[in-house]
Amino acid sequence: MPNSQEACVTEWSKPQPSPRVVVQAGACVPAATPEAASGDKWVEVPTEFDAIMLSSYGGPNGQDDVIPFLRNVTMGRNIPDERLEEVAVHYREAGGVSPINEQNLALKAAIEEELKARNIDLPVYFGNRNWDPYFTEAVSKAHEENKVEGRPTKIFALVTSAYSAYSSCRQYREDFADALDALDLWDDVQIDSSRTFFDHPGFVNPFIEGTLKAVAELVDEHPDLDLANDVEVLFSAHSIPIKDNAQSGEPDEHDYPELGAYKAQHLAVGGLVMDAVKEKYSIDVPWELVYQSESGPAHIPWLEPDINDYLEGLKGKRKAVIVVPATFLSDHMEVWWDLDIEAKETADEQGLAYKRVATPGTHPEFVAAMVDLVEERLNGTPAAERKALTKYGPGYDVCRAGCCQGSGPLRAATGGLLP
Ligand SMILES: CC1=C(CCC(=O)O)c2cc3nc(cc4[nH]c(cc5[nH]c(cc1n2)c(C)c5CCC(=O)O)c(CCC(=O)O)c4C)C(CCC(=O)O)=C3C
Ligand SMILES: [Fe+2]
Repeated sequence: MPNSQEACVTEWSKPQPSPRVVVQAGACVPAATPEAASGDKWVEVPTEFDAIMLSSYGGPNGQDDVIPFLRNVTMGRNIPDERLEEVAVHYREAGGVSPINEQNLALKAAIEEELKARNIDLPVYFGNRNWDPYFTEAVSKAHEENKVEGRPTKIFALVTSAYSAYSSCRQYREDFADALDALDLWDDVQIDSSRTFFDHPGFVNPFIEGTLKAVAELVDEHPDLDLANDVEVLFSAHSIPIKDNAQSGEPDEHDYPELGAYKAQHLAVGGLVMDAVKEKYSIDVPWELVYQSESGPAHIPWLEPDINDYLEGLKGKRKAVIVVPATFLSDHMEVWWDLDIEAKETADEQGLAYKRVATPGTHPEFVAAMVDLVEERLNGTPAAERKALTKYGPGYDVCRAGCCQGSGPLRAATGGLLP
C-alpha cells in the first residue's frame, strides 16, 4: 500500500494511473490538513464552475422499477430478489413510485429560481446514485452542453445529504468516480462536491418552525398537556451501522472520535431545535435522538434505539410525541413509510398522540441555503464567514482522507483538485 503524500492526493485529483487507486484509511497525511492549509482548515479549491449537478439518491418511478432500483441500492451484496421483494413492500404499496424524484425536481426548479434571483448564471442538471436519471446521464449532458476549450468541464455536485457518513458523503463521491469511469471522462470532467450543511440555518430553521408548530397544535388540541412531562420530541435519524458512525467524521476533530460525527451532528441539530422550543415556552421539553430504517444483515450492529422500540417504552410515561425527521430533506419513502405509517401505528398502539414535523422540502430558507452552498464556493468565502450554527460546522469543501469511511478500503473519489 503506498504511503506517500502522492498516494493521498490521488484521492481528490485525477487518479493516476487507474481511476480507482486504493488509499488505505488514515495511511498518510494528505495536503488537505489544517497544517498544510496555513492554519485554516480549508484547502484551496476551485471557485469556478460550468454547471451544477443536483445529486441525490433516486427512487423508482413505477412497479417495474422497484426490484432493479433495490438491486442498485444493494449492489455488491448479492441479496436474493425474494428478500428484496420484502423491502419492496413500501414501494409496492405506493404504486411502485417513490415521491423522491418529483420532490427533487421541485427542489431543482426552486434552486434555479434562486440562482437567477442572485444573478448566478449556472445551468442545473439532476442525477441520482440509484435511479434514472443516473449520474452518468447528468454528467454526460452537463459536459456536452458546457464544454470549454483547453480545460475540463467543472461540475459542482450539490449533494442532497446534510450529514457526515459513508452513505451521505463518500458513497456519492465513489459513484461520481464510477460515472467518470463509465463515461471515460476523467480527463474532460472535474466533479467537486458540496460541503455538509446539517447546521446551516436554512436547513435547521424549517425543523424549528415545524416543531414549534407541532407543539402549538398539541397545546391547542390537548390544553391540559404538561409540556415538561407529557410530551417528548423524537429526532429521528436514518440508522447506519455503528461502525459507519464511528468512522463518519474527521478522526481528530471535536468529540467525533467518541460520538461519531453522524450522531454528534444529529444531537447538535436536536439541541438547536430544542433551544428554540425553550425560548418560546420557557420549558425543557424532553427529547431524544432515535433511529429509523435499519436494514441489512442482522449480525451487523446499527445505531439504536429504533424509533418503534423507543415508542413502546413511552407507553404510560408520555401522552404525546413529536417526530422530527432530522436526516431528511424531503418527505420521501423513508419518511412516509417509516414515520407516517409504521412509527405512527406504534405510537397509536401506545396511546400516544403523534405529530410528524415536515422536512425542509422547498422551504424558501432551505432553497436559499442550497444556493448559499454554491455562492460561498464561487466567492471562496472563508470558513468563518460561512453559515453554520454549531461547533461542528461548516463542513469541509474537500473531504480529508479519513472521513466518511465505509466498511471496505477507501476508493478514489472525486472532490476538489488540490493545488
Ligand atoms: C444515511 C442514509 C441516508 C441519508 C443520506 C442520503 O440521503 O443519502 C439514506 C437515504 C435514503 N435511503 C433510501 C432508501 C433505501 N436505503 C436503503 C439502505 C440503506 N440506507 C442507508 C443509509 C442512508 N440512507 C444504509 C446504511 C443502508 C444499508 C446499506 C445499503 O444498502 O446501502 C435501502 C435498502 C433497504 C434494505 O436493504 O432493507 C433503501 C430502499 C432513500 C430513498 C427513499 C425513497 O425512495 O423515497 C433515501 C433518500
Ligand atoms: Fe437509506
